[in-house]
Amino acid sequence: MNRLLVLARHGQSEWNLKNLFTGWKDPGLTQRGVEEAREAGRRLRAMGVQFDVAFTSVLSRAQRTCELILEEIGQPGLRTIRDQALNERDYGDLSGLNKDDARARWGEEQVHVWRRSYDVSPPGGESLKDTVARVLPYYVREILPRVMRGERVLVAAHGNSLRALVMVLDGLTPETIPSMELATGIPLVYSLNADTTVADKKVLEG
Ligand SMILES: O=C(O)[C@H](O)COP(=O)(O)O
Repeated sequence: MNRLLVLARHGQSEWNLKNLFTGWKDPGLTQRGVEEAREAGRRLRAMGVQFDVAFTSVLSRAQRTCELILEEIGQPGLRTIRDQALNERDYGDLSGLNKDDARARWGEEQVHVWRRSYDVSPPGGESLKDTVARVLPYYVREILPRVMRGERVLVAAHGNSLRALVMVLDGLTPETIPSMELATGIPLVYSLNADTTVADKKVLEG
């Protein structure tokens, strides 16, 4: 595939399992999360995918997912660039709270708006719009030039930092982004055109 860009959300984390808002907190992967990351790697291996460089956040669940994918495709230790710009959306004051407890306290609708709307920030945290505002410049400056030069790029990151990227790549709008969910451990395989638009997208589901 030409101009290959693969996006992978980390596998299940300890706090995903406990149903806690996580954001910039740093829990590790669960055993299931490790297996999801390995499965993502196996799916990429089955397509014959190899990378020239990997990007991840400064959070361990994404870094470990990145390592596990690289191990599964036979490229352990591939050059990996870690940057805070790819971190999960900062959930601010919600970080560490149980999502069901938050629904009981603030109502289903309000919690859904904080989690999935484009421009409403959770208290003390980042909206998706804020997340786009840090992820997109990093993508344009550091990731996209490599893809355009023909380097095959893996980005192992988070539900909302990747939703920010997918919003831009897929041309989603503030109206259509709320229904877009990214599953843990299912890689999105993009091939880009010379003008940086998407030529092809595959969702590597089971
Ligand atoms: O930070 C978190 O809690 C999760 O990684 C993503 O949460 P969300 O499903 O509420 O966006």
